[in-house]
Amino acid sequence: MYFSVTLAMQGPRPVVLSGPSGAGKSTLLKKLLKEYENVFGFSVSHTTRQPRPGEVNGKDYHFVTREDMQKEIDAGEFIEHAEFSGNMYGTSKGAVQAVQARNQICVLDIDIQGVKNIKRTDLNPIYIFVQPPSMDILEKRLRDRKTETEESLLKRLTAARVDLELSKEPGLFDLVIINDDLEKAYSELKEMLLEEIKKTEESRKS
Ligand SMILES: Nc1nc2c(ncn2[C@@H]2O[C@H](COP(=O)(O)OP(=O)(O)O)[C@@H](O)[C@H]2O)c(=O)[nH]1
Ligand SMILES: Nc1ncnc2c1ncn2[C@@H]1O[C@H](COP(=O)(O)OP(=O)(O)O)[C@@H](O)[C@H]1O
Repeated sequence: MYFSVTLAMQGPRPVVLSGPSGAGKSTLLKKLLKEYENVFGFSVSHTTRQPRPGEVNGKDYHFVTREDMQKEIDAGEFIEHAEFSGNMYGTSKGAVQAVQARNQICVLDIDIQGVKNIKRTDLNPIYIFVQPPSMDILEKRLRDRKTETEESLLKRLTAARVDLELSKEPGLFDLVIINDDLEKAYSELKEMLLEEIKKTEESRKS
């Protein structure tokens, strides 16, 4: 069950970034959060997957057991949750509230199932799909990232093919960014968000 989330409609419009694993969502997000430190805030998801070297609990994800996460889901504490590549991922109400309490633009990095479920809430975000230039390049980037086992890499590539098809649904996304040249992709992202950035910066001054 997905309930209408009354925590929305306050402050700036959130932003959802979706796209296949390896498309470059985290890379683009990190650039955005670095350039506009106080303007954007990351919605820290929960996941049952193992942390990668360098990932920080509470910053990149809340790393939890399936049992604990299921308990919180049953208690109604999640806006959405999904199974991806053998692990559970989800956005808690607290994750979004924490960002909105700081009056920042909340950015969510979620898969397509998450996008579909968020559409059933009143969060009203801007939906952006990050697309790799080709499946071959996606595979190369994922392999070069060296975070996956062969098994999880293949699962991600299979999911990517499905996501690329699903992303074609008219009206599902407000913008599709092809992440070929990183600087160009980043410019397109910024351009889409410029109005919200300006509004947030203006409201800071007053
Ligand atoms: N539905 C949903 N998907 C999420 C959430 N957090 C992360 N994801 C998605 O889960 C997928 C796997 O994420 P991750 O394991 O970090 O791998 P990566 O995307 O390859 O870095 C990606 O498509 C993320 O967008 C969440 O809270 N909800
Ligand atoms: N435009 C790009 N050109 C080349 N490599 C890229 C580009 N964007 C991202 N990468 C690299 O591709 C890999 C996957 O990017 P990442 O941001 O982790 O994807 P996601 O968060 O969507 O899974 C990373 O190693 C990243 O450094």
